[in-house]
Amino acid sequence: MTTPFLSVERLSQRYPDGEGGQTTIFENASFGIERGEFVVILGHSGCGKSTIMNILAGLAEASEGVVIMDGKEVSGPSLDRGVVFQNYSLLPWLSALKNVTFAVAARYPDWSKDQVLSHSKKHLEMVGLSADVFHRKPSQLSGGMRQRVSIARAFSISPKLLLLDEPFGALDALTRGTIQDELLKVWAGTNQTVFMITHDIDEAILLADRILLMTNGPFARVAESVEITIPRPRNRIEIVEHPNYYAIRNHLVQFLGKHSKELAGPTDAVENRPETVRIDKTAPAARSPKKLAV
Ligand SMILES: Nc1ncnc2c1ncn2[C@@H]1O[C@H](COP(=O)(O)OP(=O)(O)OP(=O)(O)O)[C@@H](O)[C@H]1O
Repeated sequence: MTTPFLSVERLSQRYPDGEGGQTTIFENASFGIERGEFVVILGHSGCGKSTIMNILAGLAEASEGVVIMDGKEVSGPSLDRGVVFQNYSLLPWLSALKNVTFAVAARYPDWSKDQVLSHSKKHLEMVGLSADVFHRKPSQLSGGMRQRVSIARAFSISPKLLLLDEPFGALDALTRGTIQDELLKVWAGTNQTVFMITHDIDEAILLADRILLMTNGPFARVAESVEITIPRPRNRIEIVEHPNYYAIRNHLVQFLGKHSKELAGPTDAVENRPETVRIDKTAPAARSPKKLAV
């Protein structure tokens, strides 16, 4: 087996339980992400999704295990990994445009001012922002606009890995839908590798190449890797008509509603790797989910 672009190897996270012992959030988690893949992680609150993301970002250290990205161990934050959080994390004293140029200038220190400016404007336009809002401060923008700026900024520095932590969680359903479509368009034009957390099953199916499913904590595991067997380009309206859509959706609902609890708890395995699940109603003789060991 070849090494994937990003390789999470036997990652464990434990915290003091306040009574002299330790709580194990997850243990020996191993999975890989290929270059250019869009991977979404789903699991109940508290299973450790944000903890995994913070470790991938280099913002937190695992109790055990390593993360290797592009042949190098992840240690500490880097411009190689861009993060978009739910709460936008824009610098409040800078305009929308300056929030982007600031990042672009740091990423490409050799670029001229004009290069930085035109690159930044192009990315703001790509997420549907018009020039009349470029000079507004974050407090003068709507929640949807702020999140567009965050996404533009993240893509503008072409990080090797883009980490999205519930980026649309605070938005109303209509805005959320529009920005999902914009994110898909921007992503399709790049070879960007994305790892995203969401609680929204439909959003996960729309965006992902693969969905990682976590069991409930403590001792949570990434138990399954579900392939999204729906061709791209996708859009929110048409995707529900694809024969695989509800089959995949039902599988995810069953997992989160039932199996995530049944499978919970520690295992004896030295390494917990997800099983690959491929559901394809369009393939001949495919009636039930197929599980393959990876
Ligand atoms: N610094 C810390 N000290 C102790 N416990 C922590 C710490 N950080 C996280 N935890 C615990 O680790 C567990 C996993 O937290 P995490 O935020 O990763 O979960 P999550 O799956 O992202 O949850 P949510 O979906 O609610 O955001 C939780 O039980 C949380 O209380």
